[in-house]
Amino acid sequence: MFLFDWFYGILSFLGLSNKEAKILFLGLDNAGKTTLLHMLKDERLVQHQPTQHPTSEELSIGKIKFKAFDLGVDAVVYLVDAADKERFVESKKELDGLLSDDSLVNVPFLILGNKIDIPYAASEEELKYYLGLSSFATGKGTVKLDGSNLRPMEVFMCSVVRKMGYGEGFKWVSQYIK
Ligand SMILES: Nc1nc2c(ncn2[C@@H]2O[C@H](COP(=O)(O)OP(=O)(O)OP(=O)(O)O)[C@@H](O)[C@H]2O)c(=O)[nH]1
Ligand SMILES: [Mg+2]
Repeated sequence: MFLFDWFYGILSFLGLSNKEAKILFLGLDNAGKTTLLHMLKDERLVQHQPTQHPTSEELSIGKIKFKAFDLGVDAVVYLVDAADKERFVESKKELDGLLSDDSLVNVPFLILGNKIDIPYAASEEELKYYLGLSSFATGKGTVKLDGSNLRPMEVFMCSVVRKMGYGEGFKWVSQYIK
């Protein structure tokens, strides 16, 4: 009963209760993917070794499977280290590659600008600018995009270690997961 309540709790917090979905977590190394997965799963902060075998990184919470790598997914969560400005160009290049990938056409993209607990982290405006998303973000809140031919895409700033910001991002993306 406790476990059920807890699973329901985290999934409804993320806007994902009663849904079944495959969600892909991507981003450069050191962006915080593993930390986020574990924060979602057990709210524990663990220092992780750099991930060597991303395909083995799969966690299930309730009916939702969080996978580190797969195709045929319902959403992509792309993490960027907002404090590592030297790697924005590299991160943009990877993101652009994903956005133009045939297997991900129309798949919603939640971009998480992580590590805003670090004082010199980029602001949302800056991150959008450097990732070339300023005019492609489709809007926060409830935005109907059916029939618009637009891929849902938004940037949410967060700090995984402080458990801040990513919940709003998941709630936003969950509206595009049927
Ligand atoms: N300051 C700060 N550090 C964070 C945050 N999230 C993750 N980190 C740190 O960033 C480092 C990398 O985190 P990981 O979760 O291992 O990153 P990853 O994306 O899985 O990296 P790879 O496995 O190499 O692809 C770790 O030292 C984390 O503790 C955050 O919100 N703030
Ligand atoms: Mg990792």
